Amino acid sequence: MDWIRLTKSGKDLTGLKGRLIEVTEEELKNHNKKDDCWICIRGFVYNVSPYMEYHPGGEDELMRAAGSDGTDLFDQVHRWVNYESMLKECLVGRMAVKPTISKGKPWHL
Ligand code: HEM
Repeated sequence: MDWIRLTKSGKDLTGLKGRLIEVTEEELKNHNKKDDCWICIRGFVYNVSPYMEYHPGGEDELMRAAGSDGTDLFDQVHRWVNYESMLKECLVGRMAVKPTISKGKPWHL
């Protein structure tokens, strides 16, 4: 089966049954194996394990971004690739927004 067909087969490609979750850095890092591989691109997290064997650049290249933010690597190699459409069915969710530490006075003072 080719990749496009697999994405249209109705198979659950994230293992989350279509549910979208907020992903923390910690959680992202945990998914760094070939058969459980999440990659973040521009704030969106994808489960790329089902895509692994279809990636034209090979599994090892894809694994360089495993469990991390692959935006820079992705852009260095192929900015033009339409990953959003290709990996639509692999979307796990968004990165959770990190609480920022205020540098000014605490608001209550
Ligand atoms: C996660 C989403 C990714 C998707 C959907 C994706 C998709 C693709 C596609 C469609 C191609 C063929 C491009 C073409 O022939 O013009 C390709 C090639 C390639 N990709 Fe990816 N890729 C992804 C991530 C990455 C990452 C993170 C890396 C590097 C660390 C990478 C490295 C490569 C390389 C080296 C090639 C071969 C380029 C060549 O030989 O011309 N890819 N990828």
